[in-house]
Amino acid sequence: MCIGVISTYRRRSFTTLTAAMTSETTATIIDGKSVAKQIKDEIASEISRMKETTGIVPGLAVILVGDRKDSATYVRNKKKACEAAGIKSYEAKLPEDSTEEEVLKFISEFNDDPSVHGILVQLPLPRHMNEETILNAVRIEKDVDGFHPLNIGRLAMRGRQEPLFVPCTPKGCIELLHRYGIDIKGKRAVVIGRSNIVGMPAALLLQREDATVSIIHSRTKNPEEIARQADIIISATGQPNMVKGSWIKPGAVIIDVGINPVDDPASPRGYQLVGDVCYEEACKIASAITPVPGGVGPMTIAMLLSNTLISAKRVHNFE
Ligand SMILES: Nc1nc(=O)c2c([nH]1)NC[C@@H]1CN(c3ccc(C(=O)N[C@@H](CCC(=O)O)C(=O)O)cc3)C=[N+]21
Repeated sequence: MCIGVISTYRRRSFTTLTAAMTSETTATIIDGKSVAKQIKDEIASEISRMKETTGIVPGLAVILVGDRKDSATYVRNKKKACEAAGIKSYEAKLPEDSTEEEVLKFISEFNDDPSVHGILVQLPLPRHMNEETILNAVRIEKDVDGFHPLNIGRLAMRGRQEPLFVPCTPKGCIELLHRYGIDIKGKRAVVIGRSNIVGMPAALLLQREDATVSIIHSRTKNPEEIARQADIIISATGQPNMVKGSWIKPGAVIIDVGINPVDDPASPRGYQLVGDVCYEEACKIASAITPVPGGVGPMTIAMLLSNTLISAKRVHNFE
């Protein structure tokens, strides 16, 4: 049974679950980890080809402010992935009580450094800093996170200049759908969550892929009813097990972006990672679903490497 199940949903989802169980459907597990590995291998071989013919080494700079444990873990994982792919990583670590000016100084140095092709400012920043000011300072040609307002604005407009980079997590979601041969065109897609870094850009990307898109957020009335119309759900709320089986149309495809730690004294780390979607219920109703961990998370890192390679190729006109 899912953690945090609200009692009014419990009865209904149980009915759905029982019905689905008797028909013995089991969703395809969308293996983000192995797709990410495949993509990382493709990137590594392209980078080695680029190195051989041009001597150019792609570079990614990461700026980490403060000492959040989760941020330190992500940054370490990114660094490892870069090394494995042949990307040189640069790192600036600043204390929690740094000033905005100090962060901006590092950004400016990386902006001017020709061996750095991508700059990532690890989020969230400490509360006393203005995220907008800092993200706006990254040169758009090095904005491998795709968080600069100009890149996001270009994503929202069609028939104009294309964004230089697409945000990694939403890009990874679409890539998973493509690699599993899941049609998006003309489909009804529902995005749960409207964050600047995942929900909004995911909705824009789905729309660019010719889906009909709705966004559910914290003020949506009857979210369940809207979610149930979806052929494709992308959930990015950060609420563990919020999406119950009763929210899912039989046969829908579920991309679960949530990576939520839930206390679990029995596991070695003291917590367990769960998605936004109640997995045990969903996998009996959906036709395909991403697990957590091992779904969207590894794809985010693969897309970061991909964006860094795109940037290096663009600077040096390498095809
Ligand atoms: N500027 C910026 N860009 C980001 O892309 C960014 C960020 N800030 N801040 C934090 C979030 C979070 N994030 C993750 C990436 C990979 C996994 C990942 O690979 N997770 C593994 C699980 C790892 C584990 O077991 O702990 C998985 O889902 O399988 C998770 C989280 C990137 N973020």
